[in-house]
Amino acid sequence: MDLDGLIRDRIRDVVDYPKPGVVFKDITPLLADHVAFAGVVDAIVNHHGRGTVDKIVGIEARGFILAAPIAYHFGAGFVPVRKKGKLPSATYERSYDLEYGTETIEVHADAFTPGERVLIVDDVLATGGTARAAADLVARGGGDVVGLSVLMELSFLGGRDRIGNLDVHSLVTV
Ligand SMILES: O=P(O)(O)OC[C@H]1O[C@H](OP(=O)(O)OP(=O)(O)O)[C@H](O)[C@@H]1O
Ligand SMILES: Nc1ncnc2[nH]cnc12
Repeated sequence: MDLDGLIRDRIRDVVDYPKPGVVFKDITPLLADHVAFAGVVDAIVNHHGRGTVDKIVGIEARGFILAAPIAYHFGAGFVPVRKKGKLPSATYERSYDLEYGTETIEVHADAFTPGERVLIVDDVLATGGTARAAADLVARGGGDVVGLSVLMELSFLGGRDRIGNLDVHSLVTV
């Protein structure tokens, strides 16, 4: 099976979670398969190439799982974007809507030095609210957002249309 087939096979649809009408893309079977997990990390690193990025931003919580090994293999630093109230030092924050609610995320105000090249990593691009907010936070902190890499894009939710000129790379589109 190629990587595209492996990813599709290992992501489980959970109907009506976390609320009626949502089909939740559960990545835990993929993470539990070391071949699929490593294949995803390698594919994102190889798409961009080592040396092209200074910092990887991971978005809590599922984004962390992918972003940390990607940062390690890139030779880049890791910066967490967290749900409100979890980061200990001074932060910038943004609020946004997503498929099943509203949320506020934060980043440490001193997380980036001006002009640092930053790749944002998450598991799913759905409505694009999270990605847009994360990109705004990086820009607010002085970083230069080079793109967004996701495992899966839910194209029917129109996320790409909401995230402006952000360069999006998705391994699988449904
Ligand atoms: O494109 P959007 O509509 O903004 O949705 C995508 C976001 O939704 C999920 O996160 P969630 O807030 O559910 O957090 P979790 O990773 O903690 O489960 C997912 O991990 C993305 O971050
Ligand atoms: N349908 C979905 N499945 C998993 N994560 C999501 N984030 C937003 N919508 C989602």
